[in-house]
Amino acid sequence: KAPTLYDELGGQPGVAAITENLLDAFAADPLVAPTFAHVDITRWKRVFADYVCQTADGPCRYTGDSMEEVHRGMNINEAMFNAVVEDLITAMNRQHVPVRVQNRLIARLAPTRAQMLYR
Ligand code: HEM
Repeated sequence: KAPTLYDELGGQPGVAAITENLLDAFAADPLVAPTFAHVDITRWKRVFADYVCQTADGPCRYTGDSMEEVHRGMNINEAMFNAVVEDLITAMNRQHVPVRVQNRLIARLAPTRAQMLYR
């Protein structure tokens, strides 16, 4: 059967590694790090990996709230949103995800942008 986007991201270990790399990139990113200062990181890793897995047609179920609910009160602007996308690209490059596969994941995540900005 044809591989899913989740398979192409490396399945469970691939997405876990991307998630770890993403947190490292956030920590080094002045536009993003302050927003994560008081977040429960262990929980975030699990929930974010589930979200990516489900979005990429993997076997997981994301049981969290809508992107609008989750990001309410953060007052995310365009620069912060773009920084997170750049950090995700950095994280996937470190995991040697092919650019074609990177673009497919970003195309699925980016449409939530309007739900996140200025909430
Ligand atoms: C493509 C863009 C993004 C996606 C797909 C995304 C996805 C997610 C997901 C799935 C969660 C976990 C939900 C939960 O904890 O129940 C989350 C939490 C969070 N996101 Fe985002 N996010 C994006 C952009 C951003 C941006 C731009 C910021 C701010 C710079 C941000 C800051 C946060 C923070 C601080 C949390 C933790 C909330 C908490 O646990 O209280 N996110 N995000």
